[in-house]
Amino acid sequence: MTTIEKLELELKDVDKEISKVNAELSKWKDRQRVLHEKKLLIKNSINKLKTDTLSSVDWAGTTYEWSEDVTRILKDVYKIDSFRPKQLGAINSTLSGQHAIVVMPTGAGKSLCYQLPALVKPGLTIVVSPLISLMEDQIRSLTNRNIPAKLMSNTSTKEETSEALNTLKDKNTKIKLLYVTPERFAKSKRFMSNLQTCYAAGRLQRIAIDEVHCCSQWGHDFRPDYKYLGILTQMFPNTPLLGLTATATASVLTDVQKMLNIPGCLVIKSTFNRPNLFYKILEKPSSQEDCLTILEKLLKGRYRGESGIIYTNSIKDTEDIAGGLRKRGLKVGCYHANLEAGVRSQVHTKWHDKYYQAIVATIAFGMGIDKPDVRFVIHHTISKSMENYYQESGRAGRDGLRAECVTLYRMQDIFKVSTMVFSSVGNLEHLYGMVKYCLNGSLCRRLIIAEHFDENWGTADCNNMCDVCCTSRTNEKTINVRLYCKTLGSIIENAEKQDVKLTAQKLLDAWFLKGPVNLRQKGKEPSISRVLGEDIIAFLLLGSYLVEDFHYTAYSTISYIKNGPNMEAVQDDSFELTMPVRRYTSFDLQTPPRNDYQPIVDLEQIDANVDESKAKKRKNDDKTNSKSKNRKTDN
Ligand SMILES: Nc1ncnc2c1ncn2[C@@H]1O[C@H](COP(=O)(O)OP(=O)(O)OP(=O)(O)O)[C@@H](O)[C@H]1O
Repeated sequence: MTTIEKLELELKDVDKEISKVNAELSKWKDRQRVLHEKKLLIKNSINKLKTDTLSSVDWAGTTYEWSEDVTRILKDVYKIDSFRPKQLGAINSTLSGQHAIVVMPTGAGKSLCYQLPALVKPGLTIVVSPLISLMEDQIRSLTNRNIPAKLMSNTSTKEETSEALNTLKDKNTKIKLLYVTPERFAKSKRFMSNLQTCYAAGRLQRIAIDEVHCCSQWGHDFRPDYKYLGILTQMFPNTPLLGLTATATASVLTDVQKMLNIPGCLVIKSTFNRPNLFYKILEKPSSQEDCLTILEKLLKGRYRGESGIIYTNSIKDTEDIAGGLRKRGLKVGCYHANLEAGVRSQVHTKWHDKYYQAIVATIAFGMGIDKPDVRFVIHHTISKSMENYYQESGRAGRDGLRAECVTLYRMQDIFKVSTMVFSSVGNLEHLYGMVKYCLNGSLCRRLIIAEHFDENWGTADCNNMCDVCCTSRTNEKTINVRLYCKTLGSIIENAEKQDVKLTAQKLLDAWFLKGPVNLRQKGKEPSISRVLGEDIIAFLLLGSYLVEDFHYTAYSTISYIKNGPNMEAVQDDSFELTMPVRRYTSFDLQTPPRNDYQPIVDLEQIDANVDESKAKKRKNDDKTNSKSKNRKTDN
């Protein structure tokens, strides 16, 4: 054997050994991945247990060293007699130095949870807020109450910024709250240096982070600047953080805790049920003129003289609808992101002052709307997720009186929204959650909203305040759609063979023997209405029997329909695919709703009672408070 042959043999042996080692390595890598996943799960469980333990403490006591001051400030400064559910717990926990996240629906009174504590102890509260308009609203309302506060934004003048920065260093400042945008923490060295001075002097009382869900990529409103806030706990370990949000999904909360480095912190969450809101789905006509007629009837009839919002999903739609309604003699404003800030502010004010009955808006009209008497929120186009829908519709009825949330739904709008949102992971799933809510005709609408927030509300919490609960259930019906699904599958296959892609509308046409003959199904026209046909297609999309397939053109994105992974299942004759049929409940467009809203279940009272029963267990029970709550219960 030559030396070369020997070496080649040796090389083969080495190669063999390398592949053995590689196989071992890949086994260990797999094992490592499994262990990392396990570690993460254990960590999450520990954090959840920590949060649960902290949350099971009764924070709503009235015997803290600051309790008298808290009550006095509430009455004297805010002229308010009692706290809303969870407010006192949030205030006590942050005054105790706990990191906490407060989750309350819009309008529940989150601002008080950090504004009031700021007045209890000496020092400064920093409030991080994402929008200048929000900060300005807050400063206005604080100034009206003679509470010294300042804001620092990129529109502040040099002098204003300098003054605000000095408050951080000035031990004698009267300022109690300083509002800043999140990018300050990353982009202004002077701000950070002054903040460190403030902390070193023991004056950095608390950092409140409003709209804290903006930290999370899972949230509906992720803002990259919020990621800078992750350093706060390292830099200011003795300063409690207080995050506030109206977004309650478990994944977002866990993500926020992680981002802020406060895993396992206290989470104070009040119920998300809004008992005074009536939820309704209305059939949306295909023509814009017919839509305008519905809106006109609603505004001139059912909501005559009342204030509201009409949400739609494109700037063009806001302009067309506002224009169309004006032609029909209605006073409405138009609001979207392309308008200049001054114009937007004018529109907002005119609506606030009731010159405009309604604002036709994109979701740009969102944060910072503090109008208590919004009697209706109409969705002309569905929202892109249940989360968004809850936020948008939640702008109605902040005064606690009956208000209505009406959504105009038709299948075509799914694709109007999906083509706008599909490119981000998870968005389509979120949109389908919204479609499920619209298609539903047999479950209480609150049940679907509650599912989304990991809450448990029963029909008693609805109190007939949705279109499903308030109609008799005798005509409930389900149908087996297996054969329809099979037919749709074969229409798609046939089109594919001819190299043709079908939109949902074309698929529907081919099913109902309309459109090009070569694309039509071979059997008889289905003996159901076209609207039910649309519902079936949407239902099959939700169940992955059909899937959307997105294609770009030079001007737009088109959603085509393909057979989905579950289409295979319907080939089996014994397979049942049942779909509840949506019922079309009556809804008078022209007569105001009966103003007899009487909550059977007073949720504020339930929260108060829970707090009360916990309070009874406390050693130093505040008897006076307890008596007054009992009196309320007796009523
Ligand atoms: N305990 C209370 N009693 C009566 N009114 C209150 C109470 N707490 C807060 N409010 C009022 O409720 C309204 C809404 O409060 P706030 O703006 O803090 O809500 P929010 O939870 O921050 O809502 P959003 O999520 O929309 O910002 C305000 O007008 C506020 O003065």
